[in-house]
Amino acid sequence: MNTSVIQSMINAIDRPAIFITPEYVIQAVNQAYSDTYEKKVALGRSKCFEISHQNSKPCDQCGELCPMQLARETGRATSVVHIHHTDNGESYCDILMKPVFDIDGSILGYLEILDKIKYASSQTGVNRMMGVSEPFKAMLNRINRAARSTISVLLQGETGTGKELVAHAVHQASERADKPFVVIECTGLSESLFESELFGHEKGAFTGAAGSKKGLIEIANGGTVFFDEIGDVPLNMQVKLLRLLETGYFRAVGGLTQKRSDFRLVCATHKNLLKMVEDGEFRQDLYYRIAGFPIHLPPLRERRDDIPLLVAQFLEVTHHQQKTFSQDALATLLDYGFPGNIRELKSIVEQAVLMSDDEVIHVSNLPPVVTNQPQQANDARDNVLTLEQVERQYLQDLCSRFDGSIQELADQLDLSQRTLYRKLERFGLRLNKS
Ligand SMILES: Nc1ncnc2c1ncn2[C@@H]1O[C@H](COP(=O)(O)OP(=O)(O)OP(=O)(O)O)[C@@H](O)[C@H]1O
Repeated sequence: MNTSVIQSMINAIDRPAIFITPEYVIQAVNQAYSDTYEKKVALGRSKCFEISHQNSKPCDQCGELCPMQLARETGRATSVVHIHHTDNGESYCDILMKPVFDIDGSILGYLEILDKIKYASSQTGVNRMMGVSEPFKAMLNRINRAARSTISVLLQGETGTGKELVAHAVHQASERADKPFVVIECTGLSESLFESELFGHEKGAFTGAAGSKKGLIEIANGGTVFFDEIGDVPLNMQVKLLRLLETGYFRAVGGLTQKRSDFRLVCATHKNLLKMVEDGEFRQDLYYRIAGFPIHLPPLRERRDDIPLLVAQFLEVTHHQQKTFSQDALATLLDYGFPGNIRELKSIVEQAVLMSDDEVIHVSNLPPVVTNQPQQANDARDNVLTLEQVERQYLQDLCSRFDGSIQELADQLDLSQRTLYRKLERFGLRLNKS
């Protein structure tokens, strides 16, 4: 294949694209690529990682997965998410790397096509999904894959892991981005409310229905419907939901005519739906209808590399960017298990900001749940502490940060001064101040 054929192939791609040799040298580039990067490409000389990462070594030698290595090993197209240095600063890109073969089957080079990810960021200051860790990047890759199709997406993750943000990202990255994104909160919906909320009602359909009202499913036409906590939909309503999902048709409460809505389905749950299917609490047919493309949202304790960035972001959104966490305070956060995940981290940062009296947030400013936490919740089975050990840890922490008298501390603990003394003596502790 000669250079002009390669160049025409690249020019025909509507996204930033380059052709590189197995030695990483860029041989052809399209306009969209040149417009994206600050550093100019010298054809036949510049290497891909010099332009996109401003690195002097390939990505795999700088701690990132190299998509070309993966494509080389498998002989197939591969995609990974990277952070690139673009004209607009650091930006997330989904990279598709395709090997291009000569007629004799030998590798000619690789075609690299980029998709800029607008809904996520590796820098603070923008209102986007934040992260830099590998589990976060793997999640972005799955979001992008799902967004390209209309497949039903099931988001599975603990509370506070960002399921609603991800649902919105799937919508934003899809062709339906300029159409409605409708959230249906499934927890606590009674059967009658469920039907009228979803399908709407006609005038006089029930007492109090003074006028007709469109349902959320109709409002979502052309866009995306996000069913949050789908595992909370009771069995009798699951049948109605399944019928809607299978046919796209529904009838407003008190209405005679059938209506149709074209929507893309995203569901979320923190529950184990397959276990619920086994236990007869969730319909199997509904499960397979909604779980077309599952996306696992990692808990914060499995993506600790994101904590410093998220902390900086939450300081910024609360307008306290001048404050910083001391190294010890950050290390304490990094050790914590975060059962409430990112929502909990946000609240911890907000509390710590309020508790700090100067620009540095210290360990003593962190809420007790962080500093006294016995062990991480996820390995609770292996690391059960005795109540006495927990008491000791708690008192030890109090001794280092409480700045009142022993009588004041005893009062706050609702103990007599004598009992507190006895406990401190038993554990070999003293109040810092005393
Ligand atoms: N990657 C992220 N970057 C920045 N903020 C995030 C990120 N993920 C989640 N958040 C924030 O954390 C909070 C919880 O997110 P969200 O409501 O999407 O979680 P959830 O998994 O849907 O929670 P629940 O299961 O309790 O409904 C929100 O304030 C959201 O903005």
